[in-house]
Amino acid sequence: MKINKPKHDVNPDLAKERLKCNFNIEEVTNIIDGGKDKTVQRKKIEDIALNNGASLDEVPEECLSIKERYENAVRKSCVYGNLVRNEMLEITGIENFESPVLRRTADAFFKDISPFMLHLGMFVPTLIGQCTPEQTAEWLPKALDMQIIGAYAQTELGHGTFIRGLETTATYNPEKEEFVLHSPTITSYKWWAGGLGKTANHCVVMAQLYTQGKCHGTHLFIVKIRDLDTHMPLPGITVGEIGPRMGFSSADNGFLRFDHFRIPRENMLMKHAKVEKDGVYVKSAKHGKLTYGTMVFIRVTLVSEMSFNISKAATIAIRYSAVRRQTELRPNEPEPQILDYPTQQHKLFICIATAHAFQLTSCWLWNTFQAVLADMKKGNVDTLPELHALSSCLKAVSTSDALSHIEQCRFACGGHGYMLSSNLPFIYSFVAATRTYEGDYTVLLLQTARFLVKASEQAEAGKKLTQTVSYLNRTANADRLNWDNTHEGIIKSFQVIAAGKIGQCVKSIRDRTASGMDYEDAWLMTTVQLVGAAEAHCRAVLLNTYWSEMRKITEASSADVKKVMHQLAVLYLMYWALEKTGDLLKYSSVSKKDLDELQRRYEELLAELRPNAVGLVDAFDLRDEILHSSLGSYDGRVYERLIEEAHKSPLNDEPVNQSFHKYTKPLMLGKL
Ligand SMILES: CCC/C=C/C(=O)SCCNC(=O)CCNC(=O)[C@H](O)C(C)(C)COP(=O)([O-])OP(=O)([O-])OC[C@H]1O[C@@H](n2cnc3c(N)ncnc32)[C@H](O)[C@@H]1OP(=O)([O-])[O-]
Ligand SMILES: Cc1cc2nc3c(=O)[nH]c(=O)nc-3n(C[C@H](O)[C@H](O)[C@H](O)COP(=O)(O)OP(=O)(O)OC[C@H]3O[C@@H](n4cnc5c(N)ncnc54)[C@H](O)[C@@H]3O)c2cc1C
Repeated sequence: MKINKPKHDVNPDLAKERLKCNFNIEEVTNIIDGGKDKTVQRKKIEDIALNNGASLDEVPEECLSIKERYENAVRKSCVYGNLVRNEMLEITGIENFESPVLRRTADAFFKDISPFMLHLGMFVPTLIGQCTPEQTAEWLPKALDMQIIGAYAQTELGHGTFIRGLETTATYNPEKEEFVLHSPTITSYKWWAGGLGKTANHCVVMAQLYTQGKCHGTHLFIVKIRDLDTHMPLPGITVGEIGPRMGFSSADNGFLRFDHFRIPRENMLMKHAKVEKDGVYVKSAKHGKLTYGTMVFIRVTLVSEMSFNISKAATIAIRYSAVRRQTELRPNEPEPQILDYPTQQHKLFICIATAHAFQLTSCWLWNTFQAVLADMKKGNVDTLPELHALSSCLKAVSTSDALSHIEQCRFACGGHGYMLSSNLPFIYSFVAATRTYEGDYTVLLLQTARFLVKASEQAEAGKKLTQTVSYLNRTANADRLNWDNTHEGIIKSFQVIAAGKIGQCVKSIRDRTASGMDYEDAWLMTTVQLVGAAEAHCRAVLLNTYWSEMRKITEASSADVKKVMHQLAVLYLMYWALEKTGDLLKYSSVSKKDLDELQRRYEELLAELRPNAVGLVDAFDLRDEILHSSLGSYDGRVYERLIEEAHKSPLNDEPVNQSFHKYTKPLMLGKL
């Protein structure tokens, strides 16, 4: 397999690690990509994107001023967008404009984020999911060809979570056959939309629809906000950037205010509901929440995105840990590589396993999503609630886990992990936002909890449940599970924990309503438990899916690959069993002896995986251009790169900074 060709000699410790690897790396790469042909396709696309040097920055992004950083990001976005439009989509097929491969190559261009990200990321998917065929024909080709650049403006200053509380109004005027968009209050300013501040000339807007004097709730509209030639905001539009953030520094997240701004009737996205010329409102959707479709789509794709981000952080931290030596174990012996410390392995090997767990789960979730879309095309929306529950909890837990694992990777790199040149702080701040956007962690788990409480009540009534909650049929009335120290036993125990927690929530709500509370208050009082129950359900789904998909996908693999993939999945099961010891003690008959045995086995497994650690991250096959890391490059020239990066700091441009003469010297001389 053609991998990164190092320009320099590889660090000897890292070179030795590669010799220790006892499985076929290329085979694992193929598994991660979803097949050999997919690996070939990915490499071809990466070559197009990365081999012409267009992604390179003369000055590191982080050393630029806010304006320069944005302008540089737009420059690269245009080069990149042009490559996507003219060359890469030819390979993936235009229908795969959201392919993770394209997303992956984009990372070589931006340490932070492209201001165009939301154009293909949310604007285009909204057009695809919410337009009538006529509207699709009008807008989609222009958007895909980048003749128009769009953003997704839903969140307002006052409301992000509670969509029904959005205040922007779209009032229909039948005489002019127009909607009038208006922001009636300060809290109704649109706020946060990526690319909206300076880049986009169009956006999709969510607003409360009024026609014939009645409000019909939130609907989506496509709105041109800037002149296509001058890029000036149109009269009635106030638009700008919201100011510096923890991350997303080059994405010009924006604000937008409408002052009685008029758009044609045809600009309401009318796939699921429409307003006739005379103002009559007609709803065609069989489900009330289909306008939330883009969010479901993004939540589904975020699980794979989290896998990608953990794999980047793990690659950096593990390569660095193979190069870094610290602390004498015994007098006069060489300092060990920090990767030899079991505590370091405990921090890092779970990251490799989690990247695989999320990758396999994301493929399974994607297939579930496609099946639900196919059902909906036939007019059947029965499978949507389960998809919503599943995508909500998987989005919440995968982003939250990714964040804490990436933080562990940074800890694992000590002081150097704090350097922006390691790239870990960029990865961390990007992933930190994912826990909030597209639905906050707690809020989404509570959505899943709603579904679980209903499912539990149905199981109680003897109804057969759908696949992901079918364990409630088996375990609803189960007392404590007899602990079974097998892999399947661990998965089953997580299902019993989930069933037990859901059952306890139902009981708490019932007890509270029986004592006179109304249902809403009883639900509210139980929300801490409900979040815990939904998380437990999600863990059960993740463990079960990872285990069964791993076994399926490695059926035809070589013995060594099968073994190492199996070890990673077992590590994942054991890690979570040990993390959730309290729950296991509460809901199963597990004994102290069983848990001690599990701990011992976990520690042995870390040692068994140790020789393959570098091989396993090499199998993620992340090119240096994508990793952007002084600590994680393929050649392991960590110290040389740290020094090279330090020299790029603008503070090193001259030997003495002018502030010395202006301030410090007068202070020293008592002349200030
Ligand atoms: C790069 C960065 C990009 C970032 C972009 C962004 O962040 S963009 C901004 C991203 N912003 C966000 O992500 C905002 C997050 N907030 C939300 O998504 C919603 O406000 C909400 C879901 C929290 C509540 O919504 P609500 O008050 O309208 O609903 P409710 O709680 O009253 O439940 C009523 C029923 O509806 C059901 N149902 C709900 N959603 C869906 C769905 N999608 N599908 C199917 N069903 C759904 C629910 O299960 C329940 O069913 P039941 O039990 O009656 O059978
Ligand atoms: C980097 C970034 C990019 C974004 N991009 C976009 C974009 O392109 N387009 C767009 O429209 N939006 C975007 N957003 C907005 C994002 O979707 C919202 O910030 C997100 O949905 C959370 O909503 P909120 O900010 O109103 O948080 P809030 O809902 O105010 O949350 C604050 C706290 O209250 C808690 N809380 C809220 N409601 C409940 C409840 N019912 N029960 C229990 N606890 C609750 C939450 O758990 C949280 O701890 C972006 C946000 C970020 C950070």
